[in-house]
Amino acid sequence: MLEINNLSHVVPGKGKEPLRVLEQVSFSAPGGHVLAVIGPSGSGKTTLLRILAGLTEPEAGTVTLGKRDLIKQPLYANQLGWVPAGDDNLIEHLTVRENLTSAAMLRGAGRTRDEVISRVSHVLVTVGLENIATERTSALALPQRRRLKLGLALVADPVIVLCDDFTVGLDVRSEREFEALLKLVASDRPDRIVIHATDALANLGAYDTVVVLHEGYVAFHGPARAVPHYFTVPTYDEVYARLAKRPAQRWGDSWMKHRDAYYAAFKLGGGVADKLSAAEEDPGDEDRTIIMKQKGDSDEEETKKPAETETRPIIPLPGIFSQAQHLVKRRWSLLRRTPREWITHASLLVGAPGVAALLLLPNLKLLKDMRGGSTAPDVVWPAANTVSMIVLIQILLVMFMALRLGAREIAERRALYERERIGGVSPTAWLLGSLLFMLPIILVQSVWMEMFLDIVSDGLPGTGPAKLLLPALSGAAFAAICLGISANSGSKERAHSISLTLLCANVLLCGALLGFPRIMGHVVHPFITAHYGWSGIIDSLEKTAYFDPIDKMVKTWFATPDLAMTMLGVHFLIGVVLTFVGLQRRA
Ligand SMILES: Nc1ncnc2c1ncn2[C@@H]1O[C@H](COP(=O)(O)OP(=O)(O)OP(=O)(O)O)[C@@H](O)[C@H]1O
Repeated sequence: MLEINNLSHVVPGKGKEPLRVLEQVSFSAPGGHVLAVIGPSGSGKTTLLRILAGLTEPEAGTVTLGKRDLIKQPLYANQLGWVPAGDDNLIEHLTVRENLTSAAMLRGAGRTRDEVISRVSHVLVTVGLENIATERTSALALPQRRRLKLGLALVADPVIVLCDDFTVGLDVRSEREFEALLKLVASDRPDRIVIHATDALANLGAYDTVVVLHEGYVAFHGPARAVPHYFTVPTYDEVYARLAKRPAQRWGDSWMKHRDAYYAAFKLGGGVADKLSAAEEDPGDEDRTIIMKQKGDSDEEETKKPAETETRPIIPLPGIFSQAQHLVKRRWSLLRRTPREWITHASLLVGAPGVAALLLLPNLKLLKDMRGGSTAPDVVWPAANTVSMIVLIQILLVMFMALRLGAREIAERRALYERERIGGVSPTAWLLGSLLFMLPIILVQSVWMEMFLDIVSDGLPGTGPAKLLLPALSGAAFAAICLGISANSGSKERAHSISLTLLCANVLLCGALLGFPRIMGHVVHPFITAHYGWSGIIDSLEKTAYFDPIDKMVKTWFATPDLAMTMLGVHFLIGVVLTFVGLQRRA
């Protein structure tokens, strides 16, 4: 039995006054029960669901499931089936079955491959998607997407299923089908309780009981067929208009006054919610007085068996590394299936070294003369300038490729992340999964660019470790920073534009600092990722003929390769911490 007692919640209001979202909300629901929480927009339905899910801590009140206090000890992720509002949390490029299999693997719903397959097949049948299991999610119609969303919440066999605005936007026929589907879901496990928060009033008869919320107050709780009677309206559709005629608090007070009589008539509280007697208004009560009259309902209904209290073992979640491993595999398969994405990366892989080579080609003779030992100033100076510029361009191009990888990575999938996080996926696993997906791509891009330029120029000056490692580290550091921006941005467009601005700042400051006094550099350098990649490589040329002219041409200071690597490591860590903080943030 789920029992909610005197639940109140306050949020900061627009003015100085705090906004009371829930006021002394109380009701209960036994196992096997399907309950609708209805109310006009802003009445507190989502807030109530979030409290039940352990996502929001209430100001006061208790929520218990059996003997367990869900405020102090929220449900384990695998005991909760959370069906969020919104349709953007599915993985469009996976099939229906793959979406469910991925959710099952991330939640540990099956130790062996066969167990996962069997669990997924059961869910497919339950939600009625077995005939289109191999369809891509992007091809599904809205009602099918909703069924998939419900299926994703069911893979770990949850005891409580919470659906937020599950039927919004559906036609009346589909709505009716979905309410029947929720009943089926509740019957799939004897102790399961399904709660649907909705403002739709069309098919209330499909629910075992209905809680009517109005501006945070419970205005009614009981079987749907008593709703029109209680509110003295001919149809469900007119309930909200009726609610609006009195202040919410009066509806709340009125319900408190009559609740016990109604519960006695409905046999609520004992776990049975199907016996209804007519209720009539007492003209003597200004608010509303209900006189309960028992109708001759059948004994069969009255003695409906309380739901069983079977409890099944909780499925343990997989460890962070198994989750991260699955996320990386999934991300690679999504990359393969998204032509726009892999074509972009492939084009950059080919195009970026080509752009750098364009600068190099007209100056190849100078580099050849330097290798031949020329010391003529009209060779040494332009050759040194070419090397300095080519290193800078190489670093900036690697950073641009890192930006393409990191900036949208989390912001674009935020809704998916939120759903999976509530389903027990650890933020650390998402962080690791994102990094392990991006870093090999950056490594390949930067090493390939270096090799390509070496081949074109017959060997650029500099030592291998600095030449190979510093561009890769610059890319990794900037990718992590962009990932941090992505995790903290409200949209992918915003994340991309902030990251692009940061890259432009790197370009401008790098260029400007070449001519600025050194003291200025000491203030600004710590913020410029590109500077460390560039200056670490230039410093590694100290023993070559290129170094002196570069040192004289630019007024800035060079970090040693070791310091450059350390600072790029610090930038990488800052990006990782930013990402972690962003992933901890609740939507
Ligand atoms: N974190 C918050 N900060 C400020 N206001 C909030 C917060 N959470 C909820 N509210 C406010 O509390 C009220 C109830 O919100 P809630 O989302 O629970 O209502 P709802 O019944 O689910 O509405 P809808 O059907 O439109 O989703 C609204 O006025 C909402 O703006």
